[in-house]
Amino acid sequence: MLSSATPASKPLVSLHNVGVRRDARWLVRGVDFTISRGEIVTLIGPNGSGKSTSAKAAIGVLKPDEGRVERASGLKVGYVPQKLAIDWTLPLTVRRLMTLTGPLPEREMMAALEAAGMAHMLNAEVQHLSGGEFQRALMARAIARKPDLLVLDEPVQGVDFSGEIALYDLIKQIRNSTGCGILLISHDLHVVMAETDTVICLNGHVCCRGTPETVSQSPEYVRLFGSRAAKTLAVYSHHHDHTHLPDGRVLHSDGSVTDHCHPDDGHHHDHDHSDHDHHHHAGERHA
Ligand SMILES: Nc1ncnc2c1ncn2[C@@H]1O[C@H](COP(=O)(O)OP(=O)(O)OP(=O)(O)O)[C@@H](O)[C@H]1O
Repeated sequence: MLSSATPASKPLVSLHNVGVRRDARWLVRGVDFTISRGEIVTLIGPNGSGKSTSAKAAIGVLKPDEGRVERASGLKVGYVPQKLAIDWTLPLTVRRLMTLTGPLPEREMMAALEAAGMAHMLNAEVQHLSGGEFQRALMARAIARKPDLLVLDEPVQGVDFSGEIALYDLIKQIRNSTGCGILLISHDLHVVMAETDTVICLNGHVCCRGTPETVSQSPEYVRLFGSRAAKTLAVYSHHHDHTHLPDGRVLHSDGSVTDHCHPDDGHHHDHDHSDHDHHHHAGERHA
C-alpha cells in the first residue's frame, strides 16, 4: 500500500499521449487518462482497439513508444489478465493458485478468499470451477497482496448475467472497503458497471470519454433487466464521428477518408453523452 502521506488527490497512474508501436504499426496512440484512489475507470472499445495494450502500458508491463506514464511511487498493482498461462493438465487447487507466484501468509490468503466469497473452495480443483468462481479466485489472488490499483481485464467474460452482477458487486465492495483504484476492461461496448466514474472508449486512440448515464433514469432498462441489474449496470451511450475501415483508413462523418486518425486531427470530441445516438460500426454488441 502507498503511505498515507501520498496526497489523496494525486492520481495513482496517469497516461499522457501514450502510443505503443509494434511491427511498424501503432497499436494505440494519443491515449490519455488517469486513475485515482477510489476511482473506477472502465475501458471499452471493439476487439483489437487497444484496451489491454493501454492497461498494460498503465501498469508498466509494456513500455510506451511515445508519450509518458506516471505512477505513484511504491504503487502496488493487482492484475487479473484476460488469459492465464496455466498448464491445465496438472491438478491445481485454489490454495495453490493463490501462492503460485509468491508466498502469502495463511491469514491474508484466507481473508482475500473470504472477501471474494471463495473461502469454502480452498481445496477445490481450479479446473472444475465455474466461470464465475474462477474469476473470483483470480480476484482473491489479486486482492490478497492489498494493491493500490486493481486492474481487471474482462472480469465477467464467460460469466452469466446474474454472475456478472455478483462480480460487479464484489468489485464495488473491494473498492469501498480498500479504497483502491480500479481499472476495468469491459467486454461490452454499451453496458458498464454503474459505479464507473469514467468510461474511456478506445479505437486505437481515445474516441470519447465520459460518465455512464445512471440507469435509474432509464425505465426501459429497469423493466428489461430488473431493478437489481439497474443498480449495478449502466448504459454508456455515445456517438462516434468517424468509422475505422477494415483496411485501417478512417471514414469521417463528412464523407472524407484519411489514412490516420489522431485526437489532434479535429475529428474527435469530448462530450457528455447525454443525448447522442449510438454509432458503432465494428465489433458491436448490444445489451
Ligand atoms: N505484442 C504485440 N505485437 C504486435 N501486435 C500486437 C501485440 N499485442 C497486441 N497486438 C495487436 O494490437 C491490437 C490491440 O490489441 P489489444 O489486445 O490491446 O486489444 P483489445 O482492445 O484488448 O482487444 P480484445 O477486446 O480483443 O481483447 C490488436 O490488433 C493486436 O493484434
